[in-house]
Amino acid sequence: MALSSSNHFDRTINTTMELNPSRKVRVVAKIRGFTDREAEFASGVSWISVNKPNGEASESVTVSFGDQSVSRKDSYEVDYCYEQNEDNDFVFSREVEPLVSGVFNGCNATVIAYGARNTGKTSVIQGSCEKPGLAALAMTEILSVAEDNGKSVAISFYEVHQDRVCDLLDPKQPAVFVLEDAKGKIQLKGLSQVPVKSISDFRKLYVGFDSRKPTPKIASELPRRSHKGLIVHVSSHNENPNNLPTAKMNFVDLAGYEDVRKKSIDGLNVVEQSKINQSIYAFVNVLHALNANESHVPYRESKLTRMLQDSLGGINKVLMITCLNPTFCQDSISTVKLASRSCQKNNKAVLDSTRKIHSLTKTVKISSKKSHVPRTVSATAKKQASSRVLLSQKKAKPFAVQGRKLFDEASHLTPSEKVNSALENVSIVETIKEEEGKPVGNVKDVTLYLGDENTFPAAPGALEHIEHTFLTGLEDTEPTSIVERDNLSTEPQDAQFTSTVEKDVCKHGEGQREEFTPSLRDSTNTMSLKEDKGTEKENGSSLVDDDKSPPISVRLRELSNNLKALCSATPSYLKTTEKNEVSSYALVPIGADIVEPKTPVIEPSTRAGDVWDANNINSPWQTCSMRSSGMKNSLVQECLRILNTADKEELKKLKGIGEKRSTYILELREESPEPFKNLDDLKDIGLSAKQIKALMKTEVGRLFD
Ligand SMILES: Nc1ncnc2c1ncn2[C@@H]1O[C@H](COP(=O)(O)OP(=O)(O)OP(=O)(O)O)[C@@H](O)[C@H]1O
Repeated sequence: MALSSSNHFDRTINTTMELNPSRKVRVVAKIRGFTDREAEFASGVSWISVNKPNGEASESVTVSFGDQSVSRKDSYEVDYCYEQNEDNDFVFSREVEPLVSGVFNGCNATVIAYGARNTGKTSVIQGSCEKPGLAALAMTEILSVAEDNGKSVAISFYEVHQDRVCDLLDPKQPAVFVLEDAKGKIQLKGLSQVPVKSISDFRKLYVGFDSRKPTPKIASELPRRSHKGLIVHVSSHNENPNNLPTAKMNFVDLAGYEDVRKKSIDGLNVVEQSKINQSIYAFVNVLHALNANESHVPYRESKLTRMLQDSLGGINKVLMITCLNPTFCQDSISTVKLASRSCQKNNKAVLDSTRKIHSLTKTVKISSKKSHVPRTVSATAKKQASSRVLLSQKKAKPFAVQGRKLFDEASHLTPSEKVNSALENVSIVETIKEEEGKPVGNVKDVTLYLGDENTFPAAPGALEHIEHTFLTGLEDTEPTSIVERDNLSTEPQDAQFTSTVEKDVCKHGEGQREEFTPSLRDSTNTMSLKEDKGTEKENGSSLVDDDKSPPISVRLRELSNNLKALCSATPSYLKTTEKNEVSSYALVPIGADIVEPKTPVIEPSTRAGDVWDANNINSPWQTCSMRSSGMKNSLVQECLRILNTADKEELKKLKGIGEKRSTYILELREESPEPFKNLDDLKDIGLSAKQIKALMKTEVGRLFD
């Protein structure tokens, strides 16, 4: 297997990172094999299916969970997915071998196994003597190439437990300190480096590390749950300047993600699990920021990312392997959702490749600045976030908070959540028509900006939803008048809704006038509902059928009402006054383990054709009641989903469902893929209304366990 020839270094592989050099992190999934017990239980059928549009050459694949007819929403895109029959050797040859070449060319590499508990992370990275993991396979290769090229190899092996680092190669396991030297280089003070000359040396030190310990008899002696990291240092024997630069390769076996709402299988307390989850979020945030080429990468938010900082950015390559259970595991969905976020293509918003708004007008921008809030809002970035002005002059506070935000990305957000999330980036620019420096009549353009892909991460689909809401507000505007557009440039891309309103310009923005940056406007791709005939002529097409539309002022009023209603639907804890805007970002710090949020779904009964009347929501209790019904609905949907997809053991965790009922549910599911569409359907399995209520109450109660 060892490749010591120069061909090895020249080798190219058709990975996403090579196809798209701006991508620093490749995100793949790996479905582990069945254990004997699982094989028996699941009759050898995995609950995960993978759609590879182009077979092994696919640039991206879709991983779907559960019965397709039931859970189409649980499908996520990753760069590739290795299936049960594809072992570590195969993953190594496709993914890791090219990284080994890079290490000998001075490019650090990091391979991370990440996933829910019990998903095979350790088997993938560490493996066993019989089935070597990726680290051992890479080591064989590294040793061979190092020998041919006069390099020496050493390893460090550490553990990060509750943000404390200790050296696993030193029997005393002293604490390791993560320090930054004067040049900004990370130093791991106290971490030993042990030379390795052969693979058997390596095995003794690393493979089977856990199995060398005596089997614990009580839970408190179980191996503690921690992140484990291996660093393979490759360096020159001598100072020969002709030697290629040397580098290091990291292998990280992250501790398993587990929803803190569940009772941990090994009695790990909530605080401990929360800390593990936080460090996982921090890790994924870093990878996401790297892939999105964000200017700020939040390395400092966890000890592990800080340790790996010099291997993650720049020219270095990262492979994240999301390990998955072949049997039902809700946590796997959560983790793949997060992983998928890091490989989403930029600029998904519908944007125009053919049109630009050519404004000959001078503009007034009411908000003092329009800044782009990074997807991942770090403490520093938060302070830089500028204010935005909403039509109602109220602020909708962002969901852009660490930890929580990771999950906000996911497509599980309800439309109202998406809108709330999107509103964080809505700002208004009013454009006054001018001729020779004087306003023309009282006509002005009001432009609602939705942030670009980079500033608008929390809710894919929110753009479309706001668009829909706007269209609903502008009742007579044909939806077909919205033109789908492609990207125009690499500049920050915004989506823009423009309308013209007859209004007294003097009421707005006096004393706050600022020139709108022409370059921003020029680079802005737009989605316009525009009634500016001059501009339309310029653009060569009309987007709105004027004859059919009611007066624009009426439409804008409706639109304004829609926005007000949406603002008032923003959770109150995310609302704040203008004064404390900065601190509001810190309401949910990275340190808070926020479980997958189920933000309220607004029940259809509270909507009127998707247009909410803000005036009807006039007391906190009404708002609360509206949200509670949304939460209730979310919970019901979640329970129904469990009933439609969970395996027998999971079903039996529901109150009132025992052996017989769970067997019957499985039988029903064989007949129809989704037998439970509403709570009344539970009567089919013999549950009375009272029992159904008790079941739901128990589930609510569990949220507070
Ligand atoms: N390819 C495979 N085929 C069959 N069983 C496997 C495979 N990979 C792992 N397993 C089994 O799955 C179980 C979990 O594996 P492993 O310990 O590697 O998971 P993990 O994700 O590291 O767990 P944890 O979250 O506890 O750290 C083990 O019983 C292991 O033997």
